[in-house]
Amino acid sequence: MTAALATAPLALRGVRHSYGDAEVLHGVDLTLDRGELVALLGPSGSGKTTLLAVAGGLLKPTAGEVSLLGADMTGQRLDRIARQVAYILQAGALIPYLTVQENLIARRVVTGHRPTAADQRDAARLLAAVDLAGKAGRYPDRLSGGERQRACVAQALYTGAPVLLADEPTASLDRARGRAVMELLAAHARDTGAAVLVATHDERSLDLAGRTLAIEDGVLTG
Ligand SMILES: Nc1ncnc2c1ncn2[C@@H]1O[C@H](COP(=O)(O)OP(=O)(O)OP(=O)(O)O)[C@@H](O)[C@H]1O
Repeated sequence: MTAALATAPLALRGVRHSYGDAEVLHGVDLTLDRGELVALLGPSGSGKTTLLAVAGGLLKPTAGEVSLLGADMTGQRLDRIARQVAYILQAGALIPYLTVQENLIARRVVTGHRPTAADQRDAARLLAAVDLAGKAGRYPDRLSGGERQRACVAQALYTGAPVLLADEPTASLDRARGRAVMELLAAHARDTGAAVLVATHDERSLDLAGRTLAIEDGVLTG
């Protein structure tokens, strides 16, 4: 294995996943390099969410290997995985009793960090970037679905994790806001060197991805 491959932010080799007897990922090979945004395009039920969950250590593959920054994911401490991987999940992951801005900062607090004035500034800057500056003090249940989705995008970017996995991050957004989110993700990859994998069936912003992969029935086809 070359040094570049050994230290790829994320590499999947021969990854399979079954729910009970039903295999839904049939041997996926995928390497994400630093600073690239890869779009994963596929119809509903093709395995995108499962692939992201396995790639991010949320699900254990039935077979194959997932390596994070050159180290096999199996057996890694959860706090290390939590520092290296940020998720934008379909269901969202906002804590209901914290405001939007507090939700961002909580991501640093769980990794043992004490919040500073600079953290508040970073959080405010990211909320402005997703057009939520005026809603930083709201609780998630007072936001629309699209606003919650944009808060989740800001939360993931805020972590600064070297691997970012996004599941349909533009699903609840109109065309302009969806494109703005994809532009933010692309800029994040370019500016921080993070590897970003975006599952989507929205083909309108694919020009912003460095590569587009297609998945069909649990097989990567291109
Ligand atoms: N928890 C589960 N138990 C059993 N089967 C599941 C489970 N989650 C997903 N599946 C099945 O696995 C296959 C892949 O589902 P997955 O959610 O990964 O697809 P997807 O491409 O993300 O779909 P969508 O675009 O609708 O979110 C589907 O056939 C689905 O029914």
